[in-house]
Amino acid sequence: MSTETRHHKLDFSGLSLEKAGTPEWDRVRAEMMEVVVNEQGWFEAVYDGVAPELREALFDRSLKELFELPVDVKMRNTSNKANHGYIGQFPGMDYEALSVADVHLVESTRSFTELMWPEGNPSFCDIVHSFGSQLSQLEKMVRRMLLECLGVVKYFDRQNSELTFNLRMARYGALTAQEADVSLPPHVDGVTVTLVVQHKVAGLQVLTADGEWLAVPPSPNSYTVLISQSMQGWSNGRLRAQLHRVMVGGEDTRYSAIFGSLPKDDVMVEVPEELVDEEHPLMYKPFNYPSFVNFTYTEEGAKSNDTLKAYCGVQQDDEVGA
Ligand SMILES: O=C(O)CCC(=O)C(=O)O
Ligand SMILES: [Fe+2]
Repeated sequence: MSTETRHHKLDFSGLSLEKAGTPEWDRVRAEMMEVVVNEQGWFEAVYDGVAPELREALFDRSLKELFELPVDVKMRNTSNKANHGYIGQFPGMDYEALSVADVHLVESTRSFTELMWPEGNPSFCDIVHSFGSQLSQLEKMVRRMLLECLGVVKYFDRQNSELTFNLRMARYGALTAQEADVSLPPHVDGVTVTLVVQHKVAGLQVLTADGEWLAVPPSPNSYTVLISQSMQGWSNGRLRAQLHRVMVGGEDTRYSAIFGSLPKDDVMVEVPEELVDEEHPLMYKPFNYPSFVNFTYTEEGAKSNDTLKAYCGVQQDDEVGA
């Protein structure tokens, strides 16, 4: 299979949730079905819902001013979930990230902003919150289509009420400052759906079905959609989390934004009964996202090559006694 056919670009330009059921909508959904249900856990979404000026402002202004803050200030970004607050200061690895929880809500983005800048920083708050809200619209379109593909769109509203959104902002130092060129080792994300936003400097790579790492180049109007583990769990393994990694290749500092939908703290993620049948026996017991994520960062979780299965997998008949 050629690289071209693996790199699917689905065009969401002009689409919105209100267009669900129209021929334009169904065309994109049919492509999604081909790609995600039958082939791989990622695709590129072309989307015009974020103004180019906003995307520029986020990367050229907001991310830069955030990472310029002193480390002790950035470390105020904490979370009850592993990997959801400030991360950085790893020996030999010039990488840092911070996360804005509930980024679609202006009050939460404001509290993050005031944690970083007690005197306030209205433009930071405005840029980050607008960007997060606009990407939440793309995430919802993608997820609605995924549920339609699986024949369980009746769960869409309920799933929306059980999800929130997070924006991680990351900085990868230039290669000269790193000891290794793999800046983020191969992993799957724990969230529901991930949208990776690269800006000018490449680095994201996805593992293809035939075991090759494929570089996903940055593009000013597209977003890399990755199926993540909470979606794999909810869908009873019908959709599979996409393995990916980051390699920085040059002299430039790389900034990226990683937007994700994730189950709210008090939700138990449960497979819909429609997705369980003889051919698809139940694979996962109900799970709670914060407990699952915290498990993945324990010693036991770190050793596992399938943390979702290790945390809440149902033992299949053919595994009994194995
Ligand atoms: O920086 C990127 O392009 C992706 C980062 C990533 O995979 C992550 O933070 O989970
Ligand atoms: Fe990731």
